Amino acid sequence: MATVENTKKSPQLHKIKLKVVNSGTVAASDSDASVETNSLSAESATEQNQAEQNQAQQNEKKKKKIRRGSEWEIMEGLKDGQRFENKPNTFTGYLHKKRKWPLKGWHKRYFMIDKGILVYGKGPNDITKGKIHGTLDIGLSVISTKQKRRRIDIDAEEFIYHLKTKSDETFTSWVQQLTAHRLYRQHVLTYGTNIGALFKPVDGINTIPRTPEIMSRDGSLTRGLKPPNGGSRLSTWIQESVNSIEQHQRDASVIEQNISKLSRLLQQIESSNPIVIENTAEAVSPNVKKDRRKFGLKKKKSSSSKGGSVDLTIQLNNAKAITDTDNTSPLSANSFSGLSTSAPANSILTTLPIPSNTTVTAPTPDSLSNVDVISLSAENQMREDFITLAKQVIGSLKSLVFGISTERERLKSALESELQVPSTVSNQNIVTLKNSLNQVLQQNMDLKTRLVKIHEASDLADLSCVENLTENQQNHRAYAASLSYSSSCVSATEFFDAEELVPDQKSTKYGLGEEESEVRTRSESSSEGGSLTSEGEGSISSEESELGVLELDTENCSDVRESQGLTGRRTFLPVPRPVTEGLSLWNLLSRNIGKDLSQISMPVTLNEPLNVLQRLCEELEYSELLDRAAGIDDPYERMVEVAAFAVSSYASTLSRAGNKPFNPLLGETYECIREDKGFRFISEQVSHHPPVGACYAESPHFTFWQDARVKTKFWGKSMEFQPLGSVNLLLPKTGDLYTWNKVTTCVHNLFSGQRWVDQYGELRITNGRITCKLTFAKASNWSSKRHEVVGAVYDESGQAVRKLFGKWSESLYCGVAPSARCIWRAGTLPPNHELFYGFTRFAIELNELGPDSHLLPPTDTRFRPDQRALEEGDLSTAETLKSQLESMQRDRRKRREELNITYEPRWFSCSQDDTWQFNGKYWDTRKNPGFSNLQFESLW
Ligand SMILES: CC(C)CCC[C@@H](C)[C@H]1CC[C@H]2[C@@H]3CC=C4C[C@@H](O)CC[C@]4(C)[C@H]3CC[C@]12C
Repeated sequence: MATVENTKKSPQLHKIKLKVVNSGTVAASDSDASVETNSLSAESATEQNQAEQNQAQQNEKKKKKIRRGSEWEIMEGLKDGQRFENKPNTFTGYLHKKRKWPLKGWHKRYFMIDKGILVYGKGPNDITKGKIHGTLDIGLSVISTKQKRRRIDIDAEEFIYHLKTKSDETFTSWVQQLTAHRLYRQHVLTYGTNIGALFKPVDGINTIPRTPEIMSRDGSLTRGLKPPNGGSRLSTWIQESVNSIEQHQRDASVIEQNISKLSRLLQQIESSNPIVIENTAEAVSPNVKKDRRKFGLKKKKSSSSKGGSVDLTIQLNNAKAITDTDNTSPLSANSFSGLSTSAPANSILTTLPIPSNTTVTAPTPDSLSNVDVISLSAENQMREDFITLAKQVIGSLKSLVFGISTERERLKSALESELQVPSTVSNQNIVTLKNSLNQVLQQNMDLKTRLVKIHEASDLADLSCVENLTENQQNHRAYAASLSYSSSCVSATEFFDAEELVPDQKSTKYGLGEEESEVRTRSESSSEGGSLTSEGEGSISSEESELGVLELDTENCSDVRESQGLTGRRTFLPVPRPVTEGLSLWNLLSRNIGKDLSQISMPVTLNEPLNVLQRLCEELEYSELLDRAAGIDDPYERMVEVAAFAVSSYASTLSRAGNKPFNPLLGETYECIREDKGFRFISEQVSHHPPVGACYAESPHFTFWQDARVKTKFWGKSMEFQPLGSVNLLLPKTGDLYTWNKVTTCVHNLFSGQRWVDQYGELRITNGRITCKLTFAKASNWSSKRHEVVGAVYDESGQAVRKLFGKWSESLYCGVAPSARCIWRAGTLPPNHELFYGFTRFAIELNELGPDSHLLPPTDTRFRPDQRALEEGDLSTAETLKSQLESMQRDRRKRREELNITYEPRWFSCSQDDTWQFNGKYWDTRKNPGFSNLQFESLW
């Protein structure tokens, strides 16, 4: 059941709580999502006191009976020492499956579960023919069920499968079957199938001691599982297992070879002329007829339809060969052995199973006139269908390969950990090594800091406040600073050679004023490595980028100095991220089930030394795109730049899945003045329940504002973050007000393995007339779509006028390959970024206490002591301070409640439409009377 509290400020926001009903039972919203909350990060302090919690638990127990079935329940796994040797029977049936992408609508799909492996296809025939749409290991998945809605959600790391049944009966039987198969599978994964012989129950006790590592707390088996103590016999078993899995692996690579043959064949088909196979209608085999139907081919009505013959292009026969398992298996037999990319089409035919009464003829005009000719469009359709089908085959086979190799790795690591004697010793060695590495890095840092200080002392540049700068100066600085992000503009995966840039053409195209175009031309030649890789018509190649820098070398010495990161801002964090070990997130979350995720106080070791208010500022890393948009007259081109900006805000998330930002305290603020980039930014934590951070940035070219409210869904192994509300951008020059939504961010592998971030959904930008739709594709292991963004700009009539494609982690292009132009490219990550929380260069600068710190209000994040302690690597101080601050925040809240005071944020106010608007007072107050002359409630 959902515990829904309407908040004063945000009536539409529902705070939904996770409740423990019994072990392994989670109550959440009654919506389709598993577990939802409205917190950006599961952090901050526990608000309820112990007594309240006990009371709540009592109430829970009372309500338990009534609510049973309306909550999400997590399916239990094999418990310590538990065994499950009875192999359940194979179970099949139809279920409704939510579409993978974009998760709209339900498909009826046929599922089969056998020995704990669930596969599905369109129907029973698909399964028997091996046309499997997906495979998942139930033993390694987290399964949650909700009886009331007959829902079964399976988090298989790769994908989250949302399933539902038609009737209560089918729900019950599927849950029973899944439970049995899951336990059996976990038993097999833990003890193997031949375990009976190896582990004979002693004294009739049918349990053996198992190490806790084997099973993770979510009941799924962890990767790198540690086997039970079984000595050499166990090792033998694992070794056997590894051997057999390696055999699978070999089989899989044969399959893979066949897949590449298939792909080559496909290419041939795509490029070859159709070969006509003559057949009498009666003589066409039923399979061929079936295939024709399958590919949507219609026989052209002809007078000789009965006695006439049917043309089947080579593609159809190939498709048949692939799909028809009744024939010689196309994948196992050497059916494609005669194939090579250069082989003539005829030779392909001879290798394919063709009905004996089929004759192969060249498509002479004669033969064509005597047969039913498949129309060109049908032929195309057939080709397309064939390609789709072949891709499907490739996809499912690859997933098989993936599944097997994962298993092999897991078992291997089990074996390795068994062989490590004693494993703790080597763990300790790793820790020692890591620590020494950190020390060396630290020394290196110190030296660098000293070097920077020496430079600073000799650098006379007085960086004044942004408002005192002329526009030209700002542009100049923007250009210079962006150089500091430059190292290489060559992306890891180039799409193609982008069109070359002829600088002169651009400024005229956008009709820029003389002054602006002059600045832009200069800026373009920098290439910038990050942010703007190019301007206007094309992208700049790496050679050009180097040239740009070289040119500068002779042109302007101070620019070069700045390009080396000596703008006065730091280029590294004080210390690398401390090595922490043994934190089980699952333990933490499961211990805290029953609370709103925002109320769980997370250990500081999970944090990065930045907070949410600063992360909001990070979205402006590529603000140059907005400056550029503001200078463009063509509204579609302008939209393209805005789209690139919207996409660019996700780039920094790529390397940041490991840690979470600090949750700001209510009233905490963060200002960021970037003279170099030409904007100033202010953000404030305006609400704590639910957590909301509001921000406002301004520059002579744009105004940008948003409030960060995030709905969190916890699926089991992954967590989804759905930012609510919209991002707003005003370009004063043209009066355009752009608004857009944000896509869903998902953090995978929460509890085991490497955490990784994905972005998916549709991002829609509009200025009231023109729209831009960008689709962020969901990643999967075998798809090349990882990080992909595709979309278009539409005019008022809904016609697509610009095509966009790229990757949120890398770049965005406009146009059609190979002549598309690069609009934006992400900057390279600094060296050793993995050791420094995966921070970008821009992120590194955010928490720096600069020379202007005396002008900041005491509420500024930079003064937050726990975050600073973490940044400095002092974990224990950070931990102590963090809990102190959280408890102080609770006290302040209690006091307000006692005195019946409603909290009013200082710099933002909530408007009628429940969005947060900047009241404009921050910068004026900063100037006069200055924050040091004001009273602030002390946050730390
Ligand atoms: C349990 C912990 C350690 C997992 C780590 C969670 C981290 C990676 C999560 C927590 C909150 C998430 C953020 C929530 C909101 C946004 C705003 C959006 O516009 C870009 C992504 C971004 C910035 C998310 C990035 C990933 C994020 C920082």
